[in-house]
Amino acid sequence: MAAKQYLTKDPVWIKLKSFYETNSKTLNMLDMFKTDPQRFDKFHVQLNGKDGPLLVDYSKNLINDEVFRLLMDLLKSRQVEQMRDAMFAGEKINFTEDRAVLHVALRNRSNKPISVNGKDVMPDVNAVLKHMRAFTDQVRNGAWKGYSGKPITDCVNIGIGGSDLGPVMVTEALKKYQCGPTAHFVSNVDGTHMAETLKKLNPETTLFIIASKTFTTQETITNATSAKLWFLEQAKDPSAVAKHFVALSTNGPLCKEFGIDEANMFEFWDWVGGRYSLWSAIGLSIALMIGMDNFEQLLEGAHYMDNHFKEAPIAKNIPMILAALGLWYSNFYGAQSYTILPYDQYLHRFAAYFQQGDMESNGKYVTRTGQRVDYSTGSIAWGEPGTNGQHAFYQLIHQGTHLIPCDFLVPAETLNPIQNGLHHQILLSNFLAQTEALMRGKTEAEVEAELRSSGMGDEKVSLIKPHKVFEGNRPSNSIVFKKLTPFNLGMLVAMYEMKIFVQGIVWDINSFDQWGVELGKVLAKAILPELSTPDKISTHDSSTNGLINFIKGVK
Ligand SMILES: O=P(O)(O)OC[C@H]1O[C@H](O)[C@H](O)[C@@H](O)[C@@H]1O
Repeated sequence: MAAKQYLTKDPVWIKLKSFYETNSKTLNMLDMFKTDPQRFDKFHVQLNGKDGPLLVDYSKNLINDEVFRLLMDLLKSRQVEQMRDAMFAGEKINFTEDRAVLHVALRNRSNKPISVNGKDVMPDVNAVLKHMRAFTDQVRNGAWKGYSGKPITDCVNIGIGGSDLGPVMVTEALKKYQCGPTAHFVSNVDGTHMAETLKKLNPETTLFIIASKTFTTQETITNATSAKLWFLEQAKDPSAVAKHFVALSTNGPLCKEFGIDEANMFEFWDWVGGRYSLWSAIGLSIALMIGMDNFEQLLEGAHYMDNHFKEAPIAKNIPMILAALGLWYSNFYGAQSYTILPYDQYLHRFAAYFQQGDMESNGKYVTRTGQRVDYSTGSIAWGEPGTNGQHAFYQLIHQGTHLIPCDFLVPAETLNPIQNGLHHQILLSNFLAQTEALMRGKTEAEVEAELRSSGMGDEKVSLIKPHKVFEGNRPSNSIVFKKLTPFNLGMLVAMYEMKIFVQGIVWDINSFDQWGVELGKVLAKAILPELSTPDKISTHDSSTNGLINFIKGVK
């Protein structure tokens, strides 16, 4: 691959900057819709997946033909396509950990060989899927029995970060497809999380899934140990553990050391990043709850998006376009965050999931060659389902001082058409109204006419008017899919994963390591013994000492 210029020295970047400086104040979406009847046709992409169409409408953005062309040129100039191909080919693009980045292999339903270090990984991937199928089928059909001979009714996934967020998000999103045990999740080392979860469970019918890529994560090992103690308190016999504890990990020896039967270990590999691992054995709780056929549908949907990402030309490529729009706002307009707003209650953990997906991937200030960037990276991702968000934080999006681009995620059909679908019609009308309101705003003249028609006098009108004006011209993407199915969810998750990948390449950072979470872990280990000594602590700064001594004093 040819060496790249530093991002802000790239001629396309410079052109975008100058375009922004000259034209950004006059780029008005409403005007552009008026003057260009083709705008929607031009600025949307539709895919036709197995479970119905996906429409990505990006016409309500602060772009015209020229910006769009320049943004696409930027992706070309930053060699996004070459890096994408390198990832799919199993090259070790995660160079700080000397690892390939191959979550795409986990959902490579074509089964075409993908090699790491000259070895095709697909046979191993397929063997674990087969193991997951055999195990989840047995648990779901009751053939797998607990120590007292009863079938499993509940499973508890004990993991954190990438070993928790994906399964939580997906089991919530696909609750409607449940045909196996109910999935529970314990992630926080706060004993409350474990205690409150165990309260609801019967050890005879509960399966614990210890999910940890490294099997060294303090929170997970502590929680797993507590679960085992709770279980043994009632089961008494240590040989019963094999029927109630399984592990998902890349670290066989440590699983064994913990006492997990080798037959109950589900393997994955170092080329699966934690935050991209829901497609691996880490998805076992998903497969247990919705069945392996549905889990494989999730993989199919992601594979469908992977193929689109690999094959569609840049200007018709959904992850590329979404990434480019995000860069436009983040690097030129100075937007620090964006929202993910699912108009689907089942997707209520979707934004939380992509907080790790995006911020742990792209929250880096050093380029791949070790320079400190002089541009912003890593957008802050946040959001809540609509319409709840409307009654909470949309005020700031509409009338606040920050530019916050919004992604609306919407199923055209609901899985719960109560009152003859009335709820969904109301939900849809709210989504449509929000994107329109963000763009259109409300002019002074409109506000004035409204106030006057209510009989308000001059003085009151001038007092109230500025507060009711909306500047408008605020951007959004509308991502509409037929309905929430395992396939469509897989497609949407892969879409964001690839968007994040593209942004990382343009920013020239390594989106696949996470050194930034290490320091806190190390310091916590040093502090832990200090909390149990009777001595006054004086080894830190006065704030940290003061806090430790206060906590010890009040206990
Ligand atoms: O799966 P584990 O090895 O237990 O790791 C769990 C999580 O811990 C770390 O702190 C990382 O920041 C995450 O990327 C990871 O997903």
